Amino acid sequence: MQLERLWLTDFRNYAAAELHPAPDGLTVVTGANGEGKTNLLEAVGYLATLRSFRGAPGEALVRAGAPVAVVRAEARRDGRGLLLEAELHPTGRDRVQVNRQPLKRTRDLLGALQVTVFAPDDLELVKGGPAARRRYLDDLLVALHPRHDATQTELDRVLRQRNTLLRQAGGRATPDVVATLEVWDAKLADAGEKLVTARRGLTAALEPLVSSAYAQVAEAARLRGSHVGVRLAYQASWEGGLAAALAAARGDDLRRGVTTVGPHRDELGCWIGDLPARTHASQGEQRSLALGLRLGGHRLVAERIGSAPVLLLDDVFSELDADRSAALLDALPAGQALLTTAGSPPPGAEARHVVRVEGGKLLP
Ligand SMILES: Nc1ncnc2c1ncn2[C@@H]1O[C@H](COP(=O)(O)OP(=O)(O)OP(=O)(O)O)[C@@H](O)[C@H]1O
Repeated sequence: MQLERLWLTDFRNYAAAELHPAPDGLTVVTGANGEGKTNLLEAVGYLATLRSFRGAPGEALVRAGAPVAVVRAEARRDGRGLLLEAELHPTGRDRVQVNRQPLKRTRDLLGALQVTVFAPDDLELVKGGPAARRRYLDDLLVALHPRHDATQTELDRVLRQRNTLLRQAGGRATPDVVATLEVWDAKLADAGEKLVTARRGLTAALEPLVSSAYAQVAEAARLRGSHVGVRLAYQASWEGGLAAALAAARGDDLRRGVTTVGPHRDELGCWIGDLPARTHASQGEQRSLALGLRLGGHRLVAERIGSAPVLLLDDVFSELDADRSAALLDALPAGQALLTTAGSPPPGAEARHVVRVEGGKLLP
């Protein structure tokens, strides 16, 4: 997969810009803090996932004072040229086109361009709460099968409605409340079972890839026990069927005013050797595992879809010591990568294609 050209109009701090990344290997995007380096990667990420990888709301992506932002890219996939275009409106009514054909639903753009993002806060994948790890799995599922986006959206919608009903019921299981809950529970169980089956399958497929990527990074960083395997396990918040679990938890849910079981409460457990990584691993091990999770996910998507996603490396080297930077550069799969850095490029990346950013402008 290749990004050949990118055009931005009124996106973040870019009034108008055009980027020609190197067709293969690294493009290094340099510039001082706050000049627009991450914004550039965010725009590429937006075309791939229809969201900001920093979790910013859509309206923040439109240049202040502008009515609409446009992100357009020429990409190549399996030898086929694609012209992708997204119009972002602060009201959220985005419009997307592929090869100048408007798509009925914005989500139909998913899968046309694939990216793997490495960001400074990836450490949260290991150190943070379960939500970051669920997001990690769900993003990979959408990259592998874009239809999962619809399942995830449906699940979020049903969950919001169910929680609103639980709050409004004030703990009382009136016949009306019970009848409505039954409708939501059937929908939640249906979407939830689908998602969890997919997450379990993904976890099993990821484990060997994450384990070997971890070993590679940990060994280069000269961590003791780098050969110790990584174990991943999907831990559901219930046992048996989700419909039965929701019925069993109904009294509790009504009392608390919130849905206490379901995929939104599940966890992706990560162990290095026999020890849980979140609570027992050293900072160096946690950083290596975060890189291992990203690299493992990238390799799985590349293997399954038959072409490597474009790598977006946002300021990752500033967080890594020299050994781990070198390990990451070594471990990076062949293919196209865009890397931002406020300092000098990491050793090994200096001589590549370099683009300078200043105040939302790309300098020649
Ligand atoms: N919607 C917007 N309209 C105009 N400017 C914006 C908008 N959103 C962000 N900016 C500006 O973009 C700049 C931040 O850009 P970005 O995050 O890409 O910086 P960076 O070069 O990656 O910096 P750092 O090295 O500090 O991470 C800030 O100056 C911010 O004010």
